[in-house]
Amino acid sequence: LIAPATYRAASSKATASGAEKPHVVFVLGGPGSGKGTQCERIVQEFGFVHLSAGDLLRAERAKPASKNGELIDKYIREGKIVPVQITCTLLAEAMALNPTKSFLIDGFPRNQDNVAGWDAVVGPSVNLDFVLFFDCPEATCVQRALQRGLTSGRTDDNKESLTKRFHTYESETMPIVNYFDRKGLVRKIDSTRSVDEVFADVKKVFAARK
Ligand SMILES: Nc1ncnc2c1ncn2[C@@H]1O[C@H](COP(=O)(O)OP(=O)(O)OP(=O)(O)O)[C@@H](O)[C@H]1O
Ligand SMILES: O=c1ccn([C@@H]2O[C@H](COP(=O)(O)O)[C@@H](O)[C@H]2O)c(=O)[nH]1
Ligand SMILES: [Mg+2]
Repeated sequence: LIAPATYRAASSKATASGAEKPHVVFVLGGPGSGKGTQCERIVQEFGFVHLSAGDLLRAERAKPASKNGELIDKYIREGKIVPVQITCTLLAEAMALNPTKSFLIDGFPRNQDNVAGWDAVVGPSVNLDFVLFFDCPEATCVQRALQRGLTSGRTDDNKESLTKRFHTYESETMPIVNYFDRKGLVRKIDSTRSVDEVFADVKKVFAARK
């Protein structure tokens, strides 16, 4: 895995010259729960770099020369979780562009394979502050994502893909949220409310950071 090694090298260089290890916040929640919307606000207020794993995969899929484009396309339509080597490489490449910054990693890690891959290659080079978890029931998530689908052009903002995505979220991602919760790392936020109300709670969580 070249990109994670590149990121580790860039990060080690930064820390060797006195910089602290980069801070990371994982942002999890169901499809359409409002992760991307809240991340944009956090960036404006707290200066993190926002990396959406889904956005990185969609950008990779759009490259005509990508050897993983077809696989990514199939997995996204099916609401399945792409193998961690691919996602972690894209994340590490993006992180290497800003080795001293703090990152909001949106929509990752989504399953046990993601956690293991991250822990093996990137985890030791960063400080994981906490996991921001947007709690939102399926009906609200689906309604929001279907509404977004009217203009997003996303191949997975349709009823069929959303049913699969929500199933994957409940069966594979919720166990990861629970795993981090047992470590005392989860900051849970009710994201059924308005964007402003949700962000008011998000701000309290970030303000409480040391
Ligand atoms: N609190 C909210 N109330 C109403 N609509 C919202 C709220 N937060 C986000 N939305 C809208 O819901 C849709 C999904 O939001 P967003 O893209 O932020 O979700 P997401 O969690 O990143 O979804 P995905 O996992 O599918 O990328 C968007 O159209 C967004 O404008
Ligand atoms: O770590 C990840 C993140 C995303 N995926 C795939 O992309 C889609 C869309 O993700 P969003 O976070 O909703 O943008 C998701 O359903 C997965 O198919 C992934 O495999 N791994
Ligand atoms: Mg999103």
